[in-house]
Amino acid sequence: MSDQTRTTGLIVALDTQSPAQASQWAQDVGPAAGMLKLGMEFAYAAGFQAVADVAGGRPLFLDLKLHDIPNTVGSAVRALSYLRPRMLTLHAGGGRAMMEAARKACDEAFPQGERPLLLAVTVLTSLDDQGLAETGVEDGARAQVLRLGKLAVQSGIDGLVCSAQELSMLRAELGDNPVLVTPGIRPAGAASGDQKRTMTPAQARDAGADWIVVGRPITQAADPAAAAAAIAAELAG
Ligand SMILES: O=C(O)c1cc(=O)[nH]c(=O)n1[C@@H]1O[C@H](COP(=O)(O)O)[C@@H](O)[C@H]1O
Repeated sequence: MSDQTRTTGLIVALDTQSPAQASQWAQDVGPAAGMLKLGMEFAYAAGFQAVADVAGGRPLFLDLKLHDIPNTVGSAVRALSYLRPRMLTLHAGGGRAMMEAARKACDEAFPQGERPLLLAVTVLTSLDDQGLAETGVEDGARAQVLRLGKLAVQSGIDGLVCSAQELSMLRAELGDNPVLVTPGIRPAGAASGDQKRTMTPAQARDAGADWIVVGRPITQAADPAAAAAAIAAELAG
């Protein structure tokens, strides 16, 4: 069912190793992108100063998917605080104490009102039930997303990264508050690539997404600016 009160924003994933390329894409997508996502590939290749440079004061989704012991994750959050991201990811599978440590570090290391939204990745959108079963989780992605989503919220996490296919279940179970962010978005006809649990931008919006994350359908398009504008128009339509 469509949620009339919620607006769904577009986050563009700038997945490249090249600062020049990332900056070009950031410029191409312009205001169609409510937030820019820089993650492991870019940060590992270009460094964190380049992350700050490419974001250039625009809202930054720092997608590092932290997953380690609580002390290490808490320390990493403190170390990253100078970048002032709007959103920061960690894996819900790291458990309650790890997520609580991240939240505590955020509360202590960021100035009042400037802490990022902490987002817990539930089940990667590249996993289907079969791939998940190989990791020992045998009751399917939906059950695991709900289990980890509840744990994350109890642990002081602000929002969840999940596939759009789990949105209506999560809204029914967790209500309006958690910020729900959905990658694995594919406009009709776009190649799914390594993504398994996909939906279109409009479907994700109607199912209750706060944000959709789109990378290759924009960055690998012949005209990234037009591709981003088309997705923004689909969300607004
Ligand atoms: O945390 C994420 O952003 C994320 C979680 C997830 O489950 N699946 C997922 O694809 N992502 C990220 O979302 C982006 C999706 O990119 P495309 O598949 O190219 O649209 C990539 O930058 C991924 O790292």
